[in-house]
Amino acid sequence: MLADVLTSAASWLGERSLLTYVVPEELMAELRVGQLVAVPYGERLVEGIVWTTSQDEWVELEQGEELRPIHTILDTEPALLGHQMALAQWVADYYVTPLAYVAQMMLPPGLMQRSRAVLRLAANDEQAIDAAMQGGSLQLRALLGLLLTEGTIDVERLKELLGPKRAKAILKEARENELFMQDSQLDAPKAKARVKRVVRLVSRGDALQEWCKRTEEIAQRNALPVPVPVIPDHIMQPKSTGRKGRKAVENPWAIPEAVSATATLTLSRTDKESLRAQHQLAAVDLLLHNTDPNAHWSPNALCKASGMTKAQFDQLLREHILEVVEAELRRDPLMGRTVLPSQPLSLTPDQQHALNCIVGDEYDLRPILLHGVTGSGKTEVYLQSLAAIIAQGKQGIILVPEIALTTQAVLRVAGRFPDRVAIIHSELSTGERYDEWRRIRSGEVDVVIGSRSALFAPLPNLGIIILDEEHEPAYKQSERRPTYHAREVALMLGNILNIPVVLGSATPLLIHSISPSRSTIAWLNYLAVSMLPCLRLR
Ligand SMILES: Nc1ncnc2c1ncn2[C@@H]1O[C@H](COP(=O)(O)OP(=O)(O)OP(=O)(O)O)[C@@H](O)[C@H]1O
Repeated sequence: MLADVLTSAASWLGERSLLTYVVPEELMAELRVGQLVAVPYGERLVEGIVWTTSQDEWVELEQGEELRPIHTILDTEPALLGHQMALAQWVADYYVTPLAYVAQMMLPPGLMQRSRAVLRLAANDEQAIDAAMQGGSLQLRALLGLLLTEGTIDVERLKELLGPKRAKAILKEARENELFMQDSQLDAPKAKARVKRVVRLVSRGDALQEWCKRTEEIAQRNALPVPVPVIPDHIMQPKSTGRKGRKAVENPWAIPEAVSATATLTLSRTDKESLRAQHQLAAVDLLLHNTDPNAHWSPNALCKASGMTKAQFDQLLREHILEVVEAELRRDPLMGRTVLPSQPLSLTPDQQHALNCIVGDEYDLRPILLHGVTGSGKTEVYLQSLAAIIAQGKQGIILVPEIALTTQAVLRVAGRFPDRVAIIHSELSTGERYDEWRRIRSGEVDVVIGSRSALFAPLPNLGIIILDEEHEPAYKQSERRPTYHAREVALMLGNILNIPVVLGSATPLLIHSISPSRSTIAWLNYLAVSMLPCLRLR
C-alpha cells in the first residue's frame, strides 16, 4: 500500500507538494486519509497529512531512488475531512498558493509539530568510548563528554554553539565513528488539552446520605459557631491592594472573636472532631452544589474554601467519599459572558418565505442572496434556518465580518443553541482555538460562528453556510497567502457539499444585484430573496 503525503517540509513550497511513501504493514489497518503522520524527509522526520492512499505497489522512480515508509500516525482522528481536502485543493489552484499553505491554514495553530535532528551515543560500549577518548580529536572528545552527561545533543544547537563550519566537521567525524548515531525527534505540539487535578465526589445516593448523617451528628456535638461559606467567591478571589499593601486573606474558618482566645486553646477532643466534621461537610456541600460543568475544584482550592486540613482531606479520599482525578478543562472563549437563552420568534410572511427558500420546499440548490434592511429580521431567519438544519442531524457555519466576543451576534447565536456553539476567530488564544477545533471535530457542536477562518471548521456533517453582511471587505484575506475571499470560498464549499449558502446584506454588492453572470464563479446564479419594506413612490 502506498500513500501520498503532504509534508510540512520543503514541499510546502516546492512543486511536488505530495510525496509518496510506503505504508508499513503494522500501520495499514489504522491509516486514513486526512491523518497527521510523521515521515522521513532527508535526514529528518517531518510531519505531513495523508492526502491519498492506493493499493499500488509500483511507482516510477529515478535510478537509485527508493520509497521510504511512513514512520508513525500522530493522531488517529483525521485532522482534515474529505470535503476540507477538496476545498483546500480548489483554494490552492484558484488562488495559486501551495497546497501545503492552504492545508496548514485549515489546522489550528500549534498543532503542527517541529522536528529536530539529535545526536546520541549508539551503544554504551565502555571500551569503545575509552578508545575514542584517547584516540579521537579534541573536538570529538568534547562531543563525547557532552553526550555522556546530556544523553542527546540538538544538531541545530551544536551549529549555533560552534558555528556551521566547525559543526559540520565535527558531525562528519562523528558520523564516520560508529559510536554516534543521528536521528530525528518530533517536538510535542504546542497546542495541548489543558489537564488539571480536580476533586470529584465518588460517593453518591444512599451511601453519601448515610455519611452526611453520621458526620452531621459528630458536627453537632459541640457549640462552637463555625461559619459555613455560602458562596466561596471571597475566598477564591481575595481582595488584594497590590504587593505592598496586600491585606491578609480573611479566614472564614477562624474561630470568631466572640469565642475568647482561651477557648481555642482548650479545644477538647470532641470539639476538634466536631470542627473536622463541619469542614468535611462544607467540602462535600461545595461539590454537591457545583452545577457548572466547566467549574472544577482543585484539592487546594477545596481545602481553602472548606477549611479542611490536608489530613482531613486525605481521610475523605481514604473513605472513598472524594477522589482526585485528572480532568480536561475546556478553555471556553465565552467564559464569564452572560448568554441569555432565547426562543424562536414567530416569523413574518417575508421571513417565512425566506426560510422556505433556504431550508424548505422552495430551496432550489442555488445560493441565496437575502436582501433586507438593518433590523428587518435577517438574523432570526439565520437562526431558524440553522435550527432546521440541526433537526436534520447536520451542522452549520455562520460568518460575521468582525468578531468580538461580546458582539451581539455571537451572544444571540450562543443563546439560541446553548452549549452547542463554537467560536473561531484570530483573536482566540492558541489553547482556546485548539479546544474549539476539537469540540467541532468530535461533533459536540451544532453551530460554528466566527470570522472568515471559521469556514475551515471541521464539522463532520456540514449542512448550511451563512455569511452575514456579505458586502463587507473584511471577508477578503489580503495580508497573507492564500489571499482568498470568504464569499467565494463559501460558495465553493456549498457547491462541493451541495448545501445552501445564504449571503445576507442590507446593501448587497452590485455584482450580485446587476449581473450575476459577471460573477467570478461561473456556475453562480443567485436566488434573490428580499425582505425590504414596500415603498410607494408618488
Ligand atoms: N418575527 C419577529 N417577530 C418579532 N420580533 C422580531 C422578529 N424578527 C426579528 N425581530 C426582532 O427585530 C429586531 C431586529 O431583528 P434582527 O436582528 O434579526 O434583524 P437583522 O436584519 O438581522 O438586523 P441587522 O442587519 O442589524 O443584523 C430584533 O430585536 C429581533 O428580535
